[in-house]
Amino acid sequence: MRIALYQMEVVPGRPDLAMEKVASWLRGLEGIDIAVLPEMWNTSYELERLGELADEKGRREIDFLKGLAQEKGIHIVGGSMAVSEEEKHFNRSVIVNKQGEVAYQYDKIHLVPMLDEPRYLSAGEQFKTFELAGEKMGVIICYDLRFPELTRRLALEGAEIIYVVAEWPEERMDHFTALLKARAIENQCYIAACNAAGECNGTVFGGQSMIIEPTGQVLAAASQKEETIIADIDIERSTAIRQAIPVFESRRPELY
Ligand SMILES: NC(=O)CCC(=O)C(=O)O
Repeated sequence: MRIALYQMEVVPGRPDLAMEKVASWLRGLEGIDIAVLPEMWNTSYELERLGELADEKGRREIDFLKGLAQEKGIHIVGGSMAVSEEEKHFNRSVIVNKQGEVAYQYDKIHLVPMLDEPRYLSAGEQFKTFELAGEKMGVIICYDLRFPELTRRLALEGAEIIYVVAEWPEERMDHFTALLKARAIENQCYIAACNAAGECNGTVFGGQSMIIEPTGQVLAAASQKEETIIADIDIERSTAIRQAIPVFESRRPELY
């Protein structure tokens, strides 16, 4: 299974231009099974303007992703997008399969205080695994990465790949890279982390997207600039590693 991550330079406050960029990126992909976008790719952190920028239930972006998924015959982990719903705003991840159907939607559970999200956004209340290409997977959004309970539960539910879609600022990149590796090692699953590049309202995003295998070894890594990274995922790897280091069998959940 070949995965491509688009470490996109954001186009703050211009969903129309962001969609043009994403369309041209997706149309240029060849031989890819799953394409991944970063967090808030449609608006970036123009939170004060979400009333005018975010579409109701994200229909505009979802229809756009559905069309491209079918046109290219590719599954799309649609990063996350600012969407409106019943006069609230959410940071929502949408997964579209290659048949052009929405396979899963997830609203960010942990809103990040450092970027003022709790002031402008409503938090999600639930999460679970989803299936693409017959495999179980999970997705979390940026600040969620600091809460290992999410990835552990997704792994316990059978997720073989966990996507981390992000707009992680450059000043905390050491946290980003350390936490990504920890989540891969402790859960013995693939982590595919797609960060953004560029800048919004003075916050510079740190890039360094990566695809990490269940041992913690980095299969592909990006610089800080706009870039695409690609890696082949072999789901059997996690089974072999879970047999060699049987963390899940050694757990003592009754004690913690
Ligand atoms: N977009 C985010 O959630 C940023 C998270 C962040 O800056 C951090 O956890 O540090």
